[in-house]
Amino acid sequence: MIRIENIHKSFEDKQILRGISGTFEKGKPNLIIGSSGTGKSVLLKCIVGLIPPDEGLVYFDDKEFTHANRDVKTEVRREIGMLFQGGALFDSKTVEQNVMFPLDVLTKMPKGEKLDRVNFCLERVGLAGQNHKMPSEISGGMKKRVGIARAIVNNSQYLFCDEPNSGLDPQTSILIDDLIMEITEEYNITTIVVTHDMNSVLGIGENIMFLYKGKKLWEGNKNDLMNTGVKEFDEFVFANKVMQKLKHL
Ligand SMILES: Nc1ncnc2c1ncn2[C@@H]1O[C@H](COP(=O)(O)OP(=O)(O)OP(=O)(O)O)[C@@H](O)[C@H]1O
Repeated sequence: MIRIENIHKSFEDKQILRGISGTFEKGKPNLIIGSSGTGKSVLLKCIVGLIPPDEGLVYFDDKEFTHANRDVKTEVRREIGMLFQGGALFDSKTVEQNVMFPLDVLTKMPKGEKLDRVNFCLERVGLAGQNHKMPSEISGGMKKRVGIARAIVNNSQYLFCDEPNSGLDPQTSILIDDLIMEITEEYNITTIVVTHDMNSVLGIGENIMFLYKGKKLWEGNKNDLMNTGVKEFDEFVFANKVMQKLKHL
């Protein structure tokens, strides 16, 4: 579980995050949604410690992270897996080397053990036997799968996904969403997905936080999103033509 309390962040005189609090639960995907430029990625970066918040606290289970000492930060960071926008694979490394990278950097595991773990993760994401392919030889959807395998290879307890569907067709997006959800449930990890994809919201939106101009305006479940009574949320959700039709059924 991850809990945030009153997160504020400004860049120069521009206030981006204005006091966001909330809980991201274990074992089901937690979505941060909202329109472009509303602060979703900045919030994610504040949570993982890539950007220091100006104010506020971030708890990874019982550990406060933002003001923790170096040892605690290192300990928490070892438990974090990240799936970046666009996959962010190393182009000059094979699929196997990409997935093994966190184990090379963070562990002293013997080579054979690392390979077993890599093969286990590749199999889990449906890429068994693709070890020696280069990123340029695989599709966008496969790259995301490699990214997911790399994010979980170190038995991560926390998984962060920034726009995991960017650049994918709708069908592949659903497969990637389903994979993220299955892995989250299966390994009982805390997963946060940043997205503005309504298909993801409808598919895996168990715990949704809606941001608007740096504030949390609504949170809830995909089953509640038809009648939130929040105007800004409706404008975001029903900008989508499919959603407009559903509302009028
Ligand atoms: N390092 C930075 N320095 C200055 N401004 C920044 C920085 N990072 C983000 N911003 C600004 O913060 C605002 C929110 O950006 P953010 O990337 O969080 O939006 P977002 O909701 O994730 O949008 P999108 O869906 O388009 O990715 C934007 O106006 C952006 O220009």
